[in-house]
Amino acid sequence: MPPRVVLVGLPGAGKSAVGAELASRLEVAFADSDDLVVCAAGRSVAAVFADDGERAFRVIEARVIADALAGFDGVLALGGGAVTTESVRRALAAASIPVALLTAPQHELLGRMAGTDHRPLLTADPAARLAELSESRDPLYSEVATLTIDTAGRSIAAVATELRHQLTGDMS
Ligand SMILES: Nc1ncnc2c1ncn2[C@@H]1O[C@H](COP(=O)(O)OP(=O)(O)O)[C@@H](O)[C@H]1O
Ligand SMILES: O=C(O)C1=C[C@@H](OP(=O)(O)O)[C@@H](O)[C@H](O)C1
Ligand SMILES: [Mg+2]
Repeated sequence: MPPRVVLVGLPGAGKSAVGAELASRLEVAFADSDDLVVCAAGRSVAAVFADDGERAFRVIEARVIADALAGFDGVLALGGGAVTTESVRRALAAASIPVALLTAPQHELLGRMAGTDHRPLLTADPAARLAELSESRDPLYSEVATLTIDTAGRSIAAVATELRHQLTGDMS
């Protein structure tokens, strides 16, 4: 069985937080591609970027995502840049499963990530960097997404409720 749903979107969109909340409500397992990379590499995401560079990170990321799409049947959150790898986009399309895009205005994404320092692509001038990432990635998110949820001004719980509703029709 493939994942029930895969979450995509820019850093700070809430993929990890909403994914964990949704999995708990659906009483299924939760997995996050960043955690799977950490397991596979035996190092933190930041350490893989620092030691081996982004390209090496993307290779490991694509491999753990391919494995999860084949053998994990819970809720799967992807890292924000996973969709930049063509094989990931193809694997998502081939899986024929719901892919939920979480969106929010850039100022809100930045506010949510303020004070965190574990995203190596956003350490220097995060506002400018996030704008660049949004411009280059938004078409890719649209390409893979089967549904979109605007998270602006909404809590993690509210977004999880909306996503569960969209997936199951359950309004509670
Ligand atoms: N809808 C939301 N409202 C407020 N805070 C949020 C929301 N979604 C996520 N957060 C918070 O923003 C931060 C980044 O969320 P995270 O789930 O790690 O994002 P992502 O995995 O998409 O990068 C976390 O501190 C999380 O608790
Ligand atoms: O946008 C990106 O390229 C990245 C996003 C991060 O995940 P989140 O989107 O969960 O923060 C993590 O995979 C890594 O720092 C690279
Ligand atoms: Mg995350």
